[in-house]
Amino acid sequence: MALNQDKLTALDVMRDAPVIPVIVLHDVAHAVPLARALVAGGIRMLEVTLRTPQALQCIELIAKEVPEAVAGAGTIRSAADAQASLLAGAKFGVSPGYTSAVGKACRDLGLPLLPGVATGSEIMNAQEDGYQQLKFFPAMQAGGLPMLKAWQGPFGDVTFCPTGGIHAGNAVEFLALSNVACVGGSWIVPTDAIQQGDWARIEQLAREATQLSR
Ligand SMILES: O=C(O)C(=O)C[C@H](O)[C@H](O)COP(=O)(O)O
Repeated sequence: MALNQDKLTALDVMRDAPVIPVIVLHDVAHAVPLARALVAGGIRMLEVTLRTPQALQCIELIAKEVPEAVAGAGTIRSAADAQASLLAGAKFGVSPGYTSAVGKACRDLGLPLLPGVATGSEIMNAQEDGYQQLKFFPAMQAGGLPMLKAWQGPFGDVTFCPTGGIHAGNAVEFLALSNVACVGGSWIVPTDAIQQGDWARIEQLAREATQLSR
């Protein structure tokens, strides 16, 4: 599907593929080949976490050199993170939790955001600020499938991207829920494969992830 990266919405990010890879990059040299491998495997919405000092440079490189990919920034914890991510070329953001400061900053910047939530109060805060597409983090640790099922009642208008403890073996159960549009996970971008430059393995893991039914 053709994408206008400058008019992207959080729902576009969630619907593009069943899995959003949660990427941790320690070496800028890995950014472009990793992004190319994921795109070759059919996954183009890429969450590069701001957990390493190299992350922003990696986002910048992916945005410039892999136009078929959509570089996003994960681990957005402040307005400054959102601003820096946008400047680096990120087209969307993902946060591990939610504050109104982050929500408002992303809205002002025009950066689509998937805010992280783990409780009903956090969902209500995010909804008050206009966010209906949310990341459920850490999904397994914070209640997993039963929690998402419980939220279908009071929060039937919210769509979730559960992340944290999801893998090839349990992703389908999450994707089958009516309030789940996609899942997030690091399993398709294993640390050892990145360190070894085993891009073929990552391409294969991505391809398998695109086959997950939802
Ligand atoms: O860094 C962030 O901003 C996060 O929110 C954390 C990640 O989403 C999870 O660490 C992914 O969980 P796993 O797939 O179990 O590895």
